[in-house]
Amino acid sequence: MLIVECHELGRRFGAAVAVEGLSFSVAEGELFAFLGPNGAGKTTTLHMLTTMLEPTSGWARVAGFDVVRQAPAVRESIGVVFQEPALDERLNARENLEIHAVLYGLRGPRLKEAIAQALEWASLAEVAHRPVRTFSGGMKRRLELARALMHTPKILFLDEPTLGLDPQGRRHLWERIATLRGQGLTVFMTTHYLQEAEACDRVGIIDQGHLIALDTPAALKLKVLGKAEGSLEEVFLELTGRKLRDEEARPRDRLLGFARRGGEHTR
Ligand SMILES: Nc1ncnc2c1ncn2[C@@H]1O[C@H](COP(=O)(O)OP(=O)(O)OP(=O)(O)O)[C@@H](O)[C@H]1O
Repeated sequence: MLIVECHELGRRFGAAVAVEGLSFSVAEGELFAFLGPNGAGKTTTLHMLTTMLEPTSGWARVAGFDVVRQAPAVRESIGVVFQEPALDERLNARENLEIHAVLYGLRGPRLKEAIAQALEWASLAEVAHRPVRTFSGGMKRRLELARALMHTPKILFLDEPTLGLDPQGRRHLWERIATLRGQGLTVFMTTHYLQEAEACDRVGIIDQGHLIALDTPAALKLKVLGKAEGSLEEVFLELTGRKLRDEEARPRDRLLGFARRGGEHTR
């Protein structure tokens, strides 16, 4: 079954085209990655698929529901972690989870059990009472992920999930993703880490709002480089060019550039 279907999906901001003519699908159970340079349209696409932003052309269905006409049904079927933390910093970890679970209709013993499971999953049971503002970036990310899974979504959307995580945090996250996939969850992520994209079933490369390639990492290498060896980084640079997209890089872009060169940072 196809869990994501897009047809000629597009989004304009005034005269500017952020995404245009996107047509692709994702099968249930896939680990799917969207790769692209800064400003390529990855987040805009994710926002449309998660009902945060209405498309200005084309259509998309997620879990069988239209993202515009059946937005509430889409929201019930998905878990989402965006780039910017969306936790209430004044509340503790348990309270943040509780608000989400109640919004999704969990009550009584099921609510208690879901919170306990989420805290355990995120390795945060011991600090459940601490206000989230005292958490590190990695702890917040784990909490957000655990929260996104509380209502047992069919598909998890992750916007650069490992940005800002240290190697331990990344590893923890990938172990969790592997477990979830074993349970049949579909994962749709955007990433700048080409190494992470290598681990995905299929990779879509988006540039200047257009999907320019979509296949398994092995098939992309064969098609673009003419050989099965080589790295996705070579594929990526071959397809998207080597020029910097923003000559005047914004702080976040500089950070991404740093991370791409193998650097680590803390929030
Ligand atoms: N609200 C908005 N108003 C105007 N332009 C926007 C808006 N949101 C995004 N854009 C533009 O749309 C284009 C795509 O942006 P988007 O954030 O989707 O790219 P991205 O691939 O996620 O980039 P990054 O890797 O930097 O996160 C960019 O040119 C961006 O400036």
